[in-house]
Amino acid sequence: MFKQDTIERFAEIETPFYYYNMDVLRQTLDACRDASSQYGFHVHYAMKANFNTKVVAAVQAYGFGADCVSGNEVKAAIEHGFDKSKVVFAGVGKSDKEINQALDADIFCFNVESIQELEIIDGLAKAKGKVAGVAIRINPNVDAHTHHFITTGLDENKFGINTWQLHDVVVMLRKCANLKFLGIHFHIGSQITDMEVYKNLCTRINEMQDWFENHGFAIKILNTGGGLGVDYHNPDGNTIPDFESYFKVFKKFLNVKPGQEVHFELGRALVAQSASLISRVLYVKIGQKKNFLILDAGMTELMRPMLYQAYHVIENLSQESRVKNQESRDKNQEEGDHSPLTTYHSPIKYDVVGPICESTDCFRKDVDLPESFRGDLIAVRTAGAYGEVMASNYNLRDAVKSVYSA
Ligand SMILES: Cc1ncc(COP(=O)(O)O)c(C=O)c1O
Ligand SMILES: N[C@@H](CCCC[NH3+])C(=O)O
Repeated sequence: MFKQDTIERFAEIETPFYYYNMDVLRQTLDACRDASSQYGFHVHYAMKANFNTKVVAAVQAYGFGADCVSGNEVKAAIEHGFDKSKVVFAGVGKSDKEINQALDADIFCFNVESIQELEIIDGLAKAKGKVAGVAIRINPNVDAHTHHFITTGLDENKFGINTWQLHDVVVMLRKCANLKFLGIHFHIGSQITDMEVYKNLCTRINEMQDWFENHGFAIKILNTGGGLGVDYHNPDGNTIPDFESYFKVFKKFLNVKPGQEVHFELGRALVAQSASLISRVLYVKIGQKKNFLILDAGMTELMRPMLYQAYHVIENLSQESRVKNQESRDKNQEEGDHSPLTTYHSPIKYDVVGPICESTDCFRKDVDLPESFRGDLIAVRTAGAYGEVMASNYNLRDAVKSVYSA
């Protein structure tokens, strides 16, 4: 929901752009901090969800750690003021350069995704005379019940180490003098809304930690990863994710032993609802089979719908202004202004598409919208996570801009 003065402000700005509602961002961060801190849980922000400087600065101010997936994310996290003792580094393909960068930065923990990677980190740490903290990312074969493109914790996924390889892991860990084993790490997928999934994950984590302890390895860190979903269908009615219920599942079902820390790596849940992609209608094509709204934003600005068939609410903001104007004209008419009233038809179905030279460049098909016109402002909601960060300059497009509320 946009206030009228915000829409008026948009009218002055060149589109397309991401609009960040910093109040929504702060309310979300407040809710996450309040819900996690009551159990002493440690939250890391998954930088990959959004590394817009102002967004990252707002998150950092809450004292969260950073979950990084590249050497550049590690560097950016530290430059943004994240405490290096709260920086973790996951990734199935960490290059030697990136590992060295993270070793130089003295980060807290590498979440290691293969046995070979353990050996490589050990060698690189030895060359620097350092000891690297490591957690083993285990692929627990837990179904996240999310879109198959964003599920990560099944046997067929490339992420993490499968449970049948854990014997070899402990053999390798015993050999690696420059690694310090800190604990176990999991991440089963993204946009998870079914809390039962996290209950199943807790069961697997409990089994895995017993397994390591039975093999003589003390576990300090239980890192459950991220994945908490948001309501893409109701951004105004359900803006803040249910952090209370989420953390409560782990409090209830995770077997946390004295001295252990529980870590989380949330991305989407912290930032998704804080932004919308704002664009303008360039052209309206009314056809016999289809009507098209052609926007000045496309898959180069927000590729989630094209990549995952992801649903985003789409709104015509100019219509809201037109309705307001009509209401005031109606009122004036009662007072004697007899200018003709504009009539607005019932919703029309449009395929809302972008300008990119790809047939898949479609935000959604058959969207019910009020009759729309060239120049109308269109908002694509819930675009704060995996939106701006996944933008590209395909077709040599301009870099997408960002605009912020106060
Ligand atoms: C290892 C790891 N941790 C955390 C996240 C953050 O996920 P989400 O944005 O769904 O919370 C991801 C991304 O899926 C990830 O790969
Ligand atoms: N980028 C994806 C999710 C992948 C998360 C990172 N492993 C999305 O937009 O939903």
